[in-house]
Amino acid sequence: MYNILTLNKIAACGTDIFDKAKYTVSDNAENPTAIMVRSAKMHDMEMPESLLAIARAGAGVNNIPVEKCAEQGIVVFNTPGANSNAVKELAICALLLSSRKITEAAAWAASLKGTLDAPKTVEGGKSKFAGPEILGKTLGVIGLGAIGGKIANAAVALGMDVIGYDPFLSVNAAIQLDPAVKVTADINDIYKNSDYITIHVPYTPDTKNTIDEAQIAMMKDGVRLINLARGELINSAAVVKAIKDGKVAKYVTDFADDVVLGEENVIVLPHLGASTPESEDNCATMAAHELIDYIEKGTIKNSVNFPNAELAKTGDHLVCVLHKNVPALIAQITSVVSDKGANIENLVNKSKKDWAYTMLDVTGDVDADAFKSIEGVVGVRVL
Ligand SMILES: NC(=O)c1ccc[n+]([C@@H]2O[C@H](COP(=O)([O-])OP(=O)(O)OC[C@H]3O[C@@H](n4cnc5c(N)ncnc54)[C@H](O)[C@@H]3O)[C@@H](O)[C@H]2O)c1
Ligand SMILES: O=C(O)CC[C@@H](O)C(=O)O
Repeated sequence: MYNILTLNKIAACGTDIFDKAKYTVSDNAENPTAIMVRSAKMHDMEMPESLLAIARAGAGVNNIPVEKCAEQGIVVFNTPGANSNAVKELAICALLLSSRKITEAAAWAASLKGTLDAPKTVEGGKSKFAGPEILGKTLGVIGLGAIGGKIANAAVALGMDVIGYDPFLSVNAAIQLDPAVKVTADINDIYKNSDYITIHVPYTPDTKNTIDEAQIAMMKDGVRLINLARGELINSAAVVKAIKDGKVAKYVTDFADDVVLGEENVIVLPHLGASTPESEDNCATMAAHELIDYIEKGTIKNSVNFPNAELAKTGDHLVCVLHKNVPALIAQITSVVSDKGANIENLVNKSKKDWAYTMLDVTGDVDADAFKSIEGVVGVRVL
C-alpha cells in the first residue's frame, strides 16, 4: 500500500482519484509515500524516510523546503495554472474594491439598520463613497505568468491600458498575452506610469520587499496597490506609511499581518485567492495525477526541484535515479547496469539547475543498492 498524507483539506475529487486497492489517503497517515499540501508550513517538518514526493495543490511553494527535499531525494510538485482563474477574478474584484470604497460603503449601509428613513439617509450620505472608474486608467502588472497574464488580458478587455513586467517571461505565457499589453523591460516604467499596480511573482529571497519605500516614492500620487501573491513581496510598513502620507490611496492584500490589519484604506482578505470550488478541484486533481504518475511510473511532470521526464518500461525494470547534476555521474549509473550484465534498452537523462533525473529501461538483473552508493545519487527506485 502507498500512504498519502494530507496536511491541509484537499478537495475530494482529487483524493478520490487514488485507487483504494493501492492507496490510503488520510490526514494522519504513517510512513507516507507522498504528501498533499496547500499552505501548511513544512520548513520545520522532519521529512519521513518513506517520503518520495510532495504535491503542492497550488502555485506557491514557499511553504516547502524545496532544496532540502531535493537533497533527500523528495520530488516536489506544484499545479501550475490550476487556480489562476480564481485569482484573476479576485484581482479584478480587488481593482474595483480599491477604487469604489465598496467595503466602507456597505459597512456604513449595514450600520443604518434600525434607523429611521434609511433610504433617505443613504442618498444623503453616499457621496463620501464615490471613487474612480478603472476604464482608461493604467494597470501595471508585475509577473506575467499564469495569473498575471490572465489579469493583464482581462484588464485590457475592461478598457484599461496595461503595462506588464516579467524578465523571465516564458514563450508560452508571451503568446497568450493580448497584443495591447505593453511589456516593458524596466520595472520602473510600472512604478512611474501606473494608476493601479498588481504583483504576481513567486516569493523567494530575491523578490522579498519588491515594493518598498523607494519603489513607492517613484509611483503616481493616489496609486492603488493590489497584492494577491504573498505578503512578503510588499513591505507592509512602507505601504501603511505611504497611505498615511496620502501617497497610496488604497492597498488590497490577501495576506494578513499585524501591520496592515485594521488600517484605514487597507483591505485585508484572508488568503482567499484560490478559494473557489473550481480551483480547489483543479489543483487537487492535478496534484493527485502528478503523484500517481510519479509513484507508479516514475514520470515527473510539474516538479519545482527535479526536471520533467518520462520513459516507458519495455524491459524487465525501470530504474529511476535522482541525482546531482555533475560530470561523470551518468557513466557511473550505466556502469552499475553493465557490471551486472544487464542491458539498457532506453535511457532518459534530464537536468534542472543543480539536479538531474535518469531513467533506465533495463533488461536483466539490477542491484538498487549499487546505484545508491554512487556519490551524488539522492534517490533510487526500481519499478
Ligand atoms: N492568493 C492566492 O491564493 C494565490 C493563489 C495562487 C498563486 N498565488 C501566488 O501567486 C504567485 C504567482 O502565481 P502564478 O500561478 O502566476 O505563477 P507562475 O509561475 O505562472 O507566474 C509567475 C511569473 O512571475 C515571473 N517572475 C518571477 N520572478 C519575477 C520578478 N522578479 N519580476 C517579475 N516577474 C517575475 C515568472 O517569470 C512567471 O512568469 C505564486 O507564486 C503564489 O505565491 C497566490
Ligand atoms: O491553497 C490555497 O488556498 C492558496 C493557494 C495559493 O496561495 C497558491 O500559491 O496557489
